[in-house]
Amino acid sequence: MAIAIMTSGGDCAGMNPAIKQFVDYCYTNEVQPYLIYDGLEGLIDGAIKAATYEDVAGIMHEGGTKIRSSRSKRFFEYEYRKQAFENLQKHGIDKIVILGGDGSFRALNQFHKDFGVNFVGIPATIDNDIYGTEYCLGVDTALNIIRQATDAVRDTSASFRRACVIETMGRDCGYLALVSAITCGAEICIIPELEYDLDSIGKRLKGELANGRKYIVCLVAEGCNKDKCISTPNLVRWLEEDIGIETRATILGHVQRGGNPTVFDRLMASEFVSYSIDKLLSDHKEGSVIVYKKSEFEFVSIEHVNSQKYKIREDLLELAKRLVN
Ligand SMILES: Nc1ncnc2c1ncn2[C@@H]1O[C@H](COP(=O)(O)OP(=O)(O)O)[C@@H](O)[C@H]1O
Ligand SMILES: O=P(O)(O)OC[C@H]1O[C@](O)(COP(=O)(O)O)[C@@H](O)[C@@H]1O
Repeated sequence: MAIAIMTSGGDCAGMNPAIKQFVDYCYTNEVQPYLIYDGLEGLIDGAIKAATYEDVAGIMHEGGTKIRSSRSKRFFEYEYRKQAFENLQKHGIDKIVILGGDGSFRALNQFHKDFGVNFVGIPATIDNDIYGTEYCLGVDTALNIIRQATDAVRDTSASFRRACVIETMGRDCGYLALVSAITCGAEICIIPELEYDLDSIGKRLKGELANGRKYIVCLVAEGCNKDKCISTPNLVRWLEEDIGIETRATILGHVQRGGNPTVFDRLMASEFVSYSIDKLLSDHKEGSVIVYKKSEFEFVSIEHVNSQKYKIREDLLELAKRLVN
């Protein structure tokens, strides 16, 4: 029996521990593990290799993905998916573990419909925006990187009596900015999911500045730069012109995607992968996604994951309401 692993879409910390656990767990179960390099592009081009322990030695603590990732236009075309299937056949691989987001799961669902290749999808994206799971691999590491950066920016902002606007990634989802705002003690949190009232925020901040406040920390989600809410440059302008405080912006960007995986992400990687392999070794016939809900793992269909848009938990949003008024 042969199972392959691949990483697809945006990389995240936790992918390397997952790849290591995949190889170790396959060998423990007397299954031949394969590595597909370069995501769906590599699958099309036949970048597939039988994995050895040496391939994954010493990668537990490394961010990113050793087998690399890609976004592929070609995979939308049947002709290239057929080529990809033939590459798998050459190695006798009929099962795949894919780490990625809902786009990657849709891709393998189509592949399963075309050629019957069994797969389990592991939610892996710093955005934490996949419907059906409360947690995606890589989120804890990204949040810790944001926390470290925000703590540092706060130090320098306080030294200059400045405001800082820190922009996080997340595409259209405000999860990273929201949790960071709550856990870093921000004064403002601007995300697409929360209505805000600049007049009321302004009154609150002016009062606090008059009472001796020395800095203002604002967390903004990148999804706000698409007309949904105030963008980073406009928030900087508002703070300087309306609130009267010198302001600097920090756009964290891809720094959030790298770095050593946290203990939590390493553990989640091990669990996600082991249960996925168990599932593929059982009489699993359809493609499915492993999700984490209420501290438990379960398997759901791709249709379920694609049926709705991810929504941030109401109670978390509630915690940040005082940061939008
Ligand atoms: N319906 C589909 N059919 C075939 N391939 C798809 C489909 N949807 C997505 N893909 C492939 O999945 C890749 C990854 O999806 P993307 O949305 O970029 O990342 P993520 O997996 O992080 O959501 C895309 O680049 C594309 O090659
Ligand atoms: O690395 P790129 O192609 O610039 O993409 C940036 C995007 O990827 C992400 O970092 C992760 O997104 P996915 O995991 O869905 O691919 C987003 O937060 C961000 O908007």
